[in-house]
Amino acid sequence: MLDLAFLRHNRDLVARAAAQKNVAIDLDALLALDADVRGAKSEIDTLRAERNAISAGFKSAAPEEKAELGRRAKEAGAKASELEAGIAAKEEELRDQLLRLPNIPWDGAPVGPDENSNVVIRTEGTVPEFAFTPRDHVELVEMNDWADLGRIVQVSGSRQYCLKGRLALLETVLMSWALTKIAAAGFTPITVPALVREEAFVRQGQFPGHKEETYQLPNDDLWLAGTAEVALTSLHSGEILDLSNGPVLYAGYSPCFRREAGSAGRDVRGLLRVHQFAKVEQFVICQADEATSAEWHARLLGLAEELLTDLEIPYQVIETSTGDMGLGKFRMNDIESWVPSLGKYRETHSCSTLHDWQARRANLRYRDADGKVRFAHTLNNTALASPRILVPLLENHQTEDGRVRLPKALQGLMGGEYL
Ligand SMILES: Nc1ncnc2c1ncn2[C@@H]1O[C@H](COS(=O)(=O)NC(=O)[C@@H](N)CO)[C@@H](O)[C@H]1O
Repeated sequence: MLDLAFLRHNRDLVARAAAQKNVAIDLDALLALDADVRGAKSEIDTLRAERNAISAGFKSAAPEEKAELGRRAKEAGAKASELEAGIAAKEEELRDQLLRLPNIPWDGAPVGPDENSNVVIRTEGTVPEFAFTPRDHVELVEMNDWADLGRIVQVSGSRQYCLKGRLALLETVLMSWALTKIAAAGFTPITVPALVREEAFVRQGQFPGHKEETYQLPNDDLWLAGTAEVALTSLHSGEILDLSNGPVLYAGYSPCFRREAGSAGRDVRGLLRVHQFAKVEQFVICQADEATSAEWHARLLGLAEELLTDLEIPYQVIETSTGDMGLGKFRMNDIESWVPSLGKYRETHSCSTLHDWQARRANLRYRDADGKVRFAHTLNNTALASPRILVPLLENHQTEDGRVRLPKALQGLMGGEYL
């Protein structure tokens, strides 16, 4: 959420950000609403002051004036209460509109409507040259009986998966390996629920705009989060954090649920895009300083790249466009991993800087060096998400006879050179 004062003084900057992020919002209507509410509030204050002044002087007033004074005090109080009732609905509407305002993207973001405007900024690792036609991950899984992608459809419907045997073990080993690696980098491992209240989605930024992507459990007034970021953004809501020893660093592990309502027909085969998956999430709450956020953005990205390097998966780093980065982002870098069967890179990680856009919604504050209480900055990044990461992992390391050689980093954990 943006600061109203910022909006009042930077209307054109916000209008440009909205245009660059394809956000339809009527800033003039929002500012008019803001003016109405401020006008009513100052009138209420005047009326309150008048009533208080009358009350203060009531005792010493001449007896014949008391009746008139009492009437005026009562009238002022009634008018103030009437005005207050009148603006309650307007304040609600104003807050809803403020929640839909985009963060201002950084100047280096490619300006464009969607992912086609994203720019590759770095390519790492060597795309494998196969002396045979590489199989796709579904073929590899089926020939090794590493999953049941057929039966499970009748149990759970489409976009679901169940891993079996060594691949089922590999998924749990990968999550534990990623959590341990990120913990070793100073992040506190934390497991959080996917069952979360609606307000947490508003604070994280997914609501009010994208409810259609989220499973709801109406009988319990709960929703299913698509990322640990949702719970982690709200965990410290309302607190005055002590960031004097550095940022709050979480390695959040959780099941993730997504309706993929907007993805009909895309990636329907296999493990790339499913309704329920597991993820280790990097989450940072740091002091409200652009350089500090930029430093942590680089560190988060570096950690994700380290994991991909250990997994010996070729990847490229993307500078995400204004139209693709989403409402709350100041900057987003995706990492895309090479998928041989597709002959292209596919997103496996997403690293974001949000400055205080989330912290203002979640009321995440800290006391700065001058003792001033301020909204913090937040960042988040994928450490590892499964089963999507299994797609490049299996396909890049496959052998002609359909086995999969494990990256060295996993051989000890998996007790052998091959899956
Ligand atoms: N439907 C899905 N199926 C499988 N994996 C998914 C799905 N949606 C997202 N992911 C994985 O989760 C990663 C992060 O998702 S994200 O929406 O891009 N970003 C976030 O959730 C942020 N909190 C950073 O992790 C993706 O890069 C991808 O690897």
